[in-house]
Amino acid sequence: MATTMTPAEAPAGASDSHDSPVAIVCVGMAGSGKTTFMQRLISHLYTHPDPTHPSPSVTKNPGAPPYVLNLDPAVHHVPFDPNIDIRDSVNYKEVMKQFNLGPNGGILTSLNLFSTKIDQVVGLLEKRTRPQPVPKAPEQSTADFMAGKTTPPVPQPPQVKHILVDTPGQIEVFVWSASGEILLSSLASTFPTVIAYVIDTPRTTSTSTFMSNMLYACSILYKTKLPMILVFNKTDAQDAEFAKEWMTNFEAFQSALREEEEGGSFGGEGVGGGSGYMGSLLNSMSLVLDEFYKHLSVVGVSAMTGEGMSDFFKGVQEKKEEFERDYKPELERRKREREQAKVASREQELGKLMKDMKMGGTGKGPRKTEAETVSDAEDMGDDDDMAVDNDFDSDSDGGERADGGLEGRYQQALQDSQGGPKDEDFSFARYLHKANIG
Ligand SMILES: Nc1nc2c(ncn2[C@@H]2O[C@H](COP(=O)(O)OP(=O)(O)OP(=O)(O)O)[C@@H](O)[C@H]2O)c(=O)[nH]1
Repeated sequence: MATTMTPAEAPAGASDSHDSPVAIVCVGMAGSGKTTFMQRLISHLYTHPDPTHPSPSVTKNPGAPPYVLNLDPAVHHVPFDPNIDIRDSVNYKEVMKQFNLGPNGGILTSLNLFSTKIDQVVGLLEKRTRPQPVPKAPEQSTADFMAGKTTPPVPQPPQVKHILVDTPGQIEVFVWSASGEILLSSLASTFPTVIAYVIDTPRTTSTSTFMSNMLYACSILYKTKLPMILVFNKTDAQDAEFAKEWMTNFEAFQSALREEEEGGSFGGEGVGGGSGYMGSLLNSMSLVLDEFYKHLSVVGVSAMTGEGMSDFFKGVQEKKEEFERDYKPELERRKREREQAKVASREQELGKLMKDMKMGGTGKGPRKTEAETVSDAEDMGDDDDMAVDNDFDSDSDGGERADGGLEGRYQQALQDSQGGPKDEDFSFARYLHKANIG
C-alpha cells in the first residue's frame, strides 16, 4: 500500500493555506511515466472534490479542474489538453533547423525562447487562481420580468487550485538550464511549488539503479531548492515497498547490497569491475543520503490504474505547508539579495557611464548644473537645450556634434560598457521576429 514517509505535521496557520493554489512540476527520466502520471492527476482532480480522499465524488459536485502546462517542446502527442503548450509558441523542429542544433540543443533553445514569455504565463496563472467573482445575473428584460422568468447567471470558470507542469524527459536540459531556473523561480515566487520526481519503479529494483536515481533526485532537490515528493510509479508492475524500506532502514539496504554482491551483480574481479569497490561506494552513499531522505515525501502510485493518487495529494499538501513555512522565507531573502545586488550593479554601471561621458567632453568651462544620473541629464536636455550643450558639448553654438551629441555619446558609452550587440543577438532577434514570438 502506498504511504507517505514524512509525518504530516500540520503547522500553525496551515488551515488557510489548504485552499490556496499549488504548482506541481513533474520531473523524471525519459519513460518514467511523467505524461501518463499527468493524465492521471488531471482525471483525479476532475473526479475528486477532495483529491486527498480516495473515493471519487459521490455527489454531482465535480472536482476543481487544474491548469495544465506542457513544457516539453519535443513531445509528439500529449494525451490531455494543456491550457498552455510550449509547442503553440515555439516550433522545436524549426528551432533545430534555424540554429543548426541537435535534439537537446533544440529543446534547450525552445525553453529559452519560451522563458521570455514567463511574465505573461504567470499573469495568466494569477488570473485563473484568484477567487472568481460571484457571477451577476444578466439584465432582465421587462417582458421576462412581467412573465416571472428568471435569467440564470453566466457561469464563471472555477478557481484553479492546482497548476500541473509536464517537463521534458531530458531532465538536465530543464533543471540545469538558465531557462529552467527562470521558469521554476518565477512559478515559485508566485505560488507554493512542489517538485514531483517520477521514478520508474520496475527499473529501480537493483541497489545500483536505485542509488543512481536517489543521487539524481538529490541533485535536483539541491539545484531547485524546492520541496520534493518521490513518486515511485508503475506500482501495478512492481510494488514500491522495497524502496521505502531501503530509505528508512539502512540494514535492509545493506542486506540487499550483500545479496547482489554475492550474486555477482557488480561484475567480476579486476579494475572497474570489482564488487568490493561498487559495494563499498553504494554502502557509503546510502549513509550519506540518509539525511536527504528525511526531507522527502515518498509515495507509490500507478499512473495506469490510479492507485496511490490520494496519497500523492496528501504528500502535496504536506509539501505545500513546508514550502510556506521553510522555503518561502528563504526564497524571499534570496530575492531581496538579488534585487539589492542588481541596484548596486546598476548604480556602479551608471557611475562608470557618467564618468566616461564626462571624460569624453573637452571639459571647457565650468558646469552650469550637475546632472547626477543619465535621466537627469536627459531631463535637463528636454527643459533647456543650451544647458546640456554647455555641459557636455564643446560647441558653444549649441549645434550637433560630429559624434551625435549627448545622445550619440550616451549610446556609444552604453555599447562600450556592454560590449555592443553581437551577431548572435541579431540572429536571435531575427528568429523571434520571424517566428512571431518576440
Ligand atoms: N505498467 C505501467 N506502465 C506505465 C505506467 N505509467 C506509464 N507507463 C508506461 O510507461 C511508458 C512511458 O510513459 P510516458 O508517460 O510516455 O513517460 P514519460 O516520462 O512522459 O516519457 P518522455 O515523454 O519520454 O519523457 C508508456 O509505455 C506508458 O504506458 C504505470 O503506472 N504502469
